[in-house]
Amino acid sequence: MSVRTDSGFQLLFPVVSSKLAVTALGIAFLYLVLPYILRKNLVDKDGHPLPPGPLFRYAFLRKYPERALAAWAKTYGSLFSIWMGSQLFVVISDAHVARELLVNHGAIFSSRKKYFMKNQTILAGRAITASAYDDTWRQHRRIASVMLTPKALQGYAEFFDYEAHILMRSLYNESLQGKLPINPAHYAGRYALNNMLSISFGTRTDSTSDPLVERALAMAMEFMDLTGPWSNAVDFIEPLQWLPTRIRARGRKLHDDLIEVYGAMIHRVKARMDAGENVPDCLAKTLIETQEEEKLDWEDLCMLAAVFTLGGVHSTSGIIQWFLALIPSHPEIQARAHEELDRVVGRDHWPTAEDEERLPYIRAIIKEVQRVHAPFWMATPHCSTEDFVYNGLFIPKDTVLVLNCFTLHHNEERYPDSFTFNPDRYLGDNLSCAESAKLADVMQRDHWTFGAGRRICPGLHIAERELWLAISRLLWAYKFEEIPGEPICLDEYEGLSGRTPLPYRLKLSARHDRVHSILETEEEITLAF
Ligand code: HEM
Repeated sequence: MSVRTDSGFQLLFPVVSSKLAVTALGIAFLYLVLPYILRKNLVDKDGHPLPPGPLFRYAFLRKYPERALAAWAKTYGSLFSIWMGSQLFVVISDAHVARELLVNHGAIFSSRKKYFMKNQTILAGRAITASAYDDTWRQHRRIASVMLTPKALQGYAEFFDYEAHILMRSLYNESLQGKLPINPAHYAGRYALNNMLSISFGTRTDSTSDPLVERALAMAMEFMDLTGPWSNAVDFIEPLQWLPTRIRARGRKLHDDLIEVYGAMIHRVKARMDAGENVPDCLAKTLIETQEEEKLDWEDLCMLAAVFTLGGVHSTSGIIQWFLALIPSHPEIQARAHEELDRVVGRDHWPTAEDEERLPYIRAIIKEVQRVHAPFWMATPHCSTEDFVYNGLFIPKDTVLVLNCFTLHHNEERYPDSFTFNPDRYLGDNLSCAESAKLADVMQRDHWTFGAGRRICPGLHIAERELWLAISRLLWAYKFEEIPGEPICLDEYEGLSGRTPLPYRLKLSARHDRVHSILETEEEITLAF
């Protein structure tokens, strides 16, 4: 047997082959991996490019995405694009562009992306907000909207009034008449929850310790945490959707919990109707009565009945909590509000819905809180259903459009000194949010807190009334102060789609003697359920 000794070739060959292999691997890597890292610069058939944007693709953006959006808007302008995995996003940071795309071209920009977490797993394509722009969405929005019109609101007026009374009283009693510091989150949450329970099921929780308060608020918070428009990698990296990840399990659990809790409530309403009881008008009753005619399945019923408590609790209560977080550090604004209330309403009764027109400064405070602390900095993203070219920029079909409310709300031209909490900027604005959203001059719109176009929040009339009753009465009844050594954080927040402040405590004190006697005029009631 002959043994080959090392020749020049043999010595050379491994070197050449490993170099070749490295080069080949490098080319393959660049070819296969770079497209997943770098942005894809699509153009349409006429050569129109995408709106400009960052070079890299992102897997997802988790905490405080509005900060990244504000920085990109400065670099790339009022319409820019970002890739998240394989999904293209176009971000709108200018009022005129928002009007042009979301309102004037609403027929193209009113759908929703089928997010794996929110739309497919938790809401199963239902609950209005998760439906594409199609007949199901039209049908579900029509059915639910009947409960949310200004006319319908008249039917709940007394109820909302009562819940605002209970909110004032709980804060007073639970803080031992102002002797103890109080975290208002639970009470503001219960106020908004009870209002939504009354519209949805004709019921309420009858004490702050009712287990349903804890459970419903936790489900609504879980929803806010799981449904950020770009906080879940699983929404943008498809293979993750097939794996039994923790996040997927959380989404499925929330779906099941919603069916369990709100499904049981529908059953109870139905049982009462079957027993011939006089069930108050509510969404669940309408759904049961029209289920056959409207061809609604069980999941449709549960998700529609759940949507008000998902969309209308942490949003409204969040604004009340932001108001209470802000107001202790603005004693001059409190003093002006107290002066207006004493002068216009007096101390014998507290403000009602009818007093709103006569209290412009209180109205201005509420609008300013909504501007500075909108709960949804990115509204709820819309999705395009056709290719579109705007000002020479290509927006392909299936692009997700994000309304960059944070940047819109800090436009110095519209809101000078925009980072200052200054209700004066709204003095002279006598329009409701719904009226303001329809203004021909979009730069005069109060704010973008309720979104825009055909998907604009259908609950805005209801939310405005709830905010008015709560905030005007809080100001009428109490003075609010920070607790020494416990500064209230206004920069950070909880929730990835809807934001509420980090937990804080504050001190309240009754402003005058009438507060105590008025609070005592109502007792908690239990509604038959
Ligand atoms: C201050 C409180 C509230 C805020 C800030 C708020 C904000 C929003 C926003 C930003 C949207 C998305 C709009 C868009 O896609 O352009 C929305 C949608 C929605 N809101 Fe509200 N909302 C509030 C209260 C409520 C209430 C009280 C209800 C129900 C009674 C409600 C029900 C809904 C529903 C069903 C949708 C989905 C609409 C659709 O996709 O067609 N919201 N809301």
